[in-house]
Amino acid sequence: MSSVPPPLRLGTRRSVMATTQSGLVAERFTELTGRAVEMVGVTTFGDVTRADLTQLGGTGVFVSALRDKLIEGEIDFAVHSLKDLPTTPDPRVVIAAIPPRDDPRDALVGPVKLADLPSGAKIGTGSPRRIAQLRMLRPDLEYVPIRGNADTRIGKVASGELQGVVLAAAGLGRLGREAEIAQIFEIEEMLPAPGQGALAVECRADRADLVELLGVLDDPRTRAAVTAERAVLNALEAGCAAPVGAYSADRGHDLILTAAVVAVDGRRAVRKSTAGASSAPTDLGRDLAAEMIAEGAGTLMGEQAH
Ligand SMILES: NCc1[nH]cc(CCC(=O)O)c1CC(=O)O
Repeated sequence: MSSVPPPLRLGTRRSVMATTQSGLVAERFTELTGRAVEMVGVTTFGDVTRADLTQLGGTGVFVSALRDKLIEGEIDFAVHSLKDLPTTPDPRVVIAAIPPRDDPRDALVGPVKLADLPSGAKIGTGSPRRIAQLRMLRPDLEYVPIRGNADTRIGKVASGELQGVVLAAAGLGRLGREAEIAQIFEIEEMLPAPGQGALAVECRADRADLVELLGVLDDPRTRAAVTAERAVLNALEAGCAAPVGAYSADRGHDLILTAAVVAVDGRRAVRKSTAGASSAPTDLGRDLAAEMIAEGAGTLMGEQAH
């Protein structure tokens, strides 16, 4: 008599975005392996604090509670937005899979496109990367820091308090809010955050069986691209709140990697592109970051460190 293995416990933040993306990963996993998955809700510090994320003085506010539950053995695996994952690895856990990426681009939610907004219009975003690049496109608009989940942010447009908010297209897609998008920015005009639109499936490093099982979800092309992007961030010693954009497109055996550090005033930027083998994404990102630092990227970032 064969016994049915127990469901794997997938820890997830309780936000609609998190439960949606965790649910999609769980569904795909069950489809591929036949293993049942049970969702376990976890509250993270990033969900309860009202502080400005750029002021929290550290990355990973959404991540550590889930990692603690993995270590304590209360959950078997977790799904994170890769963008929220610190680039410094935690030796207790591994990224067992990086599934195929969704749309990496940023989107403007609101009634009209950026170019059609009147001078002085208020745009909500707390991301220095977005503010800096938006200032390059429309220096005459007002950029207002906002926090909260996508619903709260979009609500400020509906109420007329803001004339637009900028969010990741992937998140809006997962929430079924695409209809409210006025404009999706081209990669060339608004370089996304490293890893934007991609997910990371994490489990304990000592669970070799699980690492292998979860590996069915991995997309090597996405993994190579986001590894190059995150290597830039890591080499610049920057976190998710830094004005750093990076995007890597996959061209078969090669990656085309573009990265930028943009001053928050939108007046100066160090932007560079390179191409290299997909088999060595970390080197590609690190080397590009070194070239950027040689062109003053560190100074640009230092100006906004406070
Ligand atoms: N920092 C919050 C966060 N983390 C991931 C996403 C969007 C989804 C993604 O990039 O995968 C968002 C919201 C946003 O930037 O609009």
